Amino acid sequence: MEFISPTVIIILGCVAVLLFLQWKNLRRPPCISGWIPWIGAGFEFGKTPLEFIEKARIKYGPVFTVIVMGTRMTFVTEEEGINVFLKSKEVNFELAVQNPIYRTASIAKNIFLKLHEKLYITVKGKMGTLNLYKFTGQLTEELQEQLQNLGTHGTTDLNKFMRHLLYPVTVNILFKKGLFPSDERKIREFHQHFQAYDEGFEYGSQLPECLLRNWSKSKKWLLELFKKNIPDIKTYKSAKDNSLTVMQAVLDLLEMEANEQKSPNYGLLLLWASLSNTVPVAFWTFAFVLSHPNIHRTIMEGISSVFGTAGKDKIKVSEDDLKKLPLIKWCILETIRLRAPGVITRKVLKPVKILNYTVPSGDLLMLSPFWLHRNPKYFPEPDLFKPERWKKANLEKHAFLDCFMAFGSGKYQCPGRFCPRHHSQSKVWYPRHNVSCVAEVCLVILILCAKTKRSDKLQLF
Ligand code: HEM
Repeated sequence: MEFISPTVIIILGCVAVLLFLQWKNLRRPPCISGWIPWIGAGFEFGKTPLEFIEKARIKYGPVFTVIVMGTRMTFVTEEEGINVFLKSKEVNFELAVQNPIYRTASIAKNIFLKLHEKLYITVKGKMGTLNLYKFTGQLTEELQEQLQNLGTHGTTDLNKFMRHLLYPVTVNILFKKGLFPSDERKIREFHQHFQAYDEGFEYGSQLPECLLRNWSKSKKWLLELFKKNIPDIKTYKSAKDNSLTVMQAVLDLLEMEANEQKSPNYGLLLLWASLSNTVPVAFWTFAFVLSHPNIHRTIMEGISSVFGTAGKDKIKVSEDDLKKLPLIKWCILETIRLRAPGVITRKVLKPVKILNYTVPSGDLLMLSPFWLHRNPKYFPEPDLFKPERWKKANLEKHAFLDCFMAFGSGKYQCPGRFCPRHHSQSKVWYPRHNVSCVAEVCLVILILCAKTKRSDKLQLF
């Protein structure tokens, strides 16, 4: 009896623990954990993440967890989950992104958490005073140079064309005019390193840098570029007005907070955030418009009616002109809908209930704007490019369509989504819900192409 009792107690104890774990797991969402410890479903997920999410949703239902590199990611795809993602106080943006920020930009968690809110307010405030004329001036120059290089019969890759247009314009506006290299070899180097950094960003945010040699090389190259140029960015003064660039405002704040040594790292983050979505959006807007001849024709007719026929004059695009061409803006929004970011993320601070499940604290809650935008309940015929669906959105009143989540949501949604304008009548700055500043340059490119009779040269192959 004396021999049996401890054994029985241990067995009963184990059974109780097992039952408890099972009960706990029953309340958790179904979990895809793969068969390799820690790596979990990392390989399958990493290969084609968007398809993986959709297949898992069909198989496991609207809430499911995936284990990737030791991290529990719980995906939410239906109303209840989306509401928790958007509204619950128990989920947090900063704690979800601090790790990826550390890996991709080498900003320690304590520094990131200390500065994030202030930096966010600074960037949002500065983006709020950028004006479209700053884009059109430089954009016109860049575009004219590009077209000259092309010659009258030249052809180019549309993606390359967009990069050559948007990299210099964005860098020179957000950081400092003239920062983007003008020497051909250095331009090539910039393109090569930014693309390598951008393409490897997802892996870079998950894996140790020592496993990603080329990516790490490009990251270091970009950090070095900023390190060399920070003193110049700091002392740069705009010839037109005395306003600070976005990066100058960031540098001022870092100096005030005694974290200047992290300036190149924040430069790298701002560079990536401003270019990683806008170049593909610009590319796809053109690709969609050019592959829908009716829409292309209507846009061109609209441009002719506002600006007249093509000529040699330099073109100025005003706020009022843009208002007369809503179809172009709808095309950009429709492109952003169809090419929205794959996922946005929040960290669960305290267990949250979604449907019949309890998502435990520590999980990353994941929402996919890409798939949400393909839900026919919110976007009928979701796979079709239908810019006219944006007619219903009250853009003047800062409202997108319901469930449009391309710029994220809540307190820290994308600061690049606003583009305030000078209101010609009231003479005040007013914030207008807009497609991202840089994405809107598509509109200007279209207008310029039409004005210089180049639109017929833009073809998809
Ligand atoms: C079509 C273009 C763009 C798209 C689709 C986009 C999308 C996003 C998304 C989804 C987020 C995360 C928000 C969240 O989790 O709730 C974000 C954050 C951010 N975006 Fe954008 N973005 C675009 C353009 C830009 C531009 C032009 C800038 C230029 C400054 C920019 C700067 C940022 C920054 C700094 C953050 C981080 C905000 C933070 O730290 O809290 N974005 N963007």
